[in-house]
Amino acid sequence: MDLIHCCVRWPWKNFPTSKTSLFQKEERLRHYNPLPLTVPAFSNRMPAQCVFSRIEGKGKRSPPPPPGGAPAKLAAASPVASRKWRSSAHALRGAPRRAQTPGSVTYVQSNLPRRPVPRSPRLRPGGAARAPGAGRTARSHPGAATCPFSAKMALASGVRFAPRALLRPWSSPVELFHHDRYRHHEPPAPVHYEDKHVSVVKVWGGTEPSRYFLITARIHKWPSGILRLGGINGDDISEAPRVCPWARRWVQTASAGPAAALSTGAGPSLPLFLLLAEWVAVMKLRNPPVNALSLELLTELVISLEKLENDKTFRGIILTSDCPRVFCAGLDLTEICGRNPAHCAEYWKAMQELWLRMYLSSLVLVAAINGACPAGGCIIALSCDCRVLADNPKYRIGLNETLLGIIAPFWLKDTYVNTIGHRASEQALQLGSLFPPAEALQVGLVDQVVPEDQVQSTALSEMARWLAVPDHARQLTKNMMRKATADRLLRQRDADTQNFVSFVCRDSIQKSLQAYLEKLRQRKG
Ligand SMILES: CC/C=C\CC(=O)SCCNC(=O)CCNC(=O)[C@H](O)C(C)(C)COP(=O)(O)OP(=O)(O)OC[C@H]1O[C@@H](n2cnc3c(N)ncnc32)[C@H](O)[C@@H]1OP(=O)(O)O
Repeated sequence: MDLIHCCVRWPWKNFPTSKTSLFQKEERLRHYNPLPLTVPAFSNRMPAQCVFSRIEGKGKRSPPPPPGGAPAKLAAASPVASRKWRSSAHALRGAPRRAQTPGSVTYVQSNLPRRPVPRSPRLRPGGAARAPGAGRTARSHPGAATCPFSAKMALASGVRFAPRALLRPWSSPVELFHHDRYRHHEPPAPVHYEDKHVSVVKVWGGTEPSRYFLITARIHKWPSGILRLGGINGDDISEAPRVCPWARRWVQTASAGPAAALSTGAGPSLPLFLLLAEWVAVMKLRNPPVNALSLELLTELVISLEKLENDKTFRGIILTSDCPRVFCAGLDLTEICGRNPAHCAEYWKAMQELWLRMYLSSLVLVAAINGACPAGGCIIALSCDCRVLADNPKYRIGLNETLLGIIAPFWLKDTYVNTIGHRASEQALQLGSLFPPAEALQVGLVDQVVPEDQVQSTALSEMARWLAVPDHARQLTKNMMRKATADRLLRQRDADTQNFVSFVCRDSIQKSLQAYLEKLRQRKG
């Protein structure tokens, strides 16, 4: 498998953020979450059976629309406002269950294992149920079955159920994405991992045929902190001890406390980390030995990006490599060497798709470049919003296509020009330059060069900087800056594919690519 999603999530994601400082939020988290400090590793169920959390100030209850339509005063003052008012009133009447949200909302979370519970006859198929005789309503949900408090009780008390993700205990994106895949599998053999920062509490899924696993770990530093790590690969469970130290580093960075201001570069402060933890997914490329962009990896990347984009809990992705010393070696040359034109065309379309998706992503993408980053690897990094490169002279970055006897397509050239300017691109593209970190920083190819062990924390700090901007403003600006470049490819996608295929399928180019691959293999020997 090629990708690891590793997401650190805070369980109570619905605490109000507006009007509440992060420190207050942290205090509330401590107050509300009754889980004890230590949990025996691999206990089958968490000690707390069910937790009610009252979340206040989620919005005022909308007044029911008076029967006569928009008030006359409003109509007289502004016809537009009146029209808007009328349409919202209509929406309220049309969908009373959604609109009449109680001012104070109670979400129910349970950390009991799921068990089948017969559906309450009050619950209608499709998910909506009405509280008897009350204006308030609740959403029925399969997850509600896990809660020992019945839907009936909750409805009677005016509870509005949280969406599925909130009802699931410590939900994580991996769990949400791939829930169906591992839900029914037996738990795998226990993995024990414990140190002074983190202890593994439970491992979910992970047995064949599931390709996904999840580790729930407890962060000792934060009494109420639960860490969820997801993974996808064949030898997944044995990875746990490897994954955990990685997570531990994040915890250590975060545990430096609020004094570790962003500007020191020492990593984000604790509350900031908490906040970020809810929003940021870390995606690790894993296609050993060099993360070459095989068709499978390209496809997985596109799918994963799409899923993260659609999951509204995410605002950013940190993209990094799981292979030592290499971020990404670019196109997998074996996908275009000695292959038929149809395969090359399919491959190139996947490459275009990945670039388009990344370049126009509404999420903040930060590349934590922890290894060599030539050609296609550089394309991936360039389509991110920000690049942090590890300071190692062997980790060079750039577009070296000409050295292989091939040419960067126009959209890649445009991306290069947009990043480092016309003259620098002209030189670098023709010479096939691969820049060592200091030069890459100087030319503007990367935004930060930091010691290798600080790449992740710096990427997180950068993410914080980008996420400090309101999403809609940042997204529209990004679109404004990048759309023209992307549109150019969108208009000529087929022609670009044809160009690429007819070019790489030429005998001379095939010979040149073969020779390059051979050189790489011999260099190793
Ligand atoms: C059309 C425009 C768009 C994009 C163009 C491209 O992306 S073309 C691809 C350009 N890529 C490169 O030029 C990178 C070539 N690779 C390297 O320079 C080094 O491999 C690298 C990444 C610096 C890592 O060095 P390291 O010493 O760690 O590994 P090594 O060279 O020994 O390679 C290990 C095995 O991986 C194979 N390999 C390397 N790169 C690729 C690749 N791009 N595609 C396919 N396979 C690759 C290499 O042959 C070794 O194979 P092995 O069978 O183990 O000998």
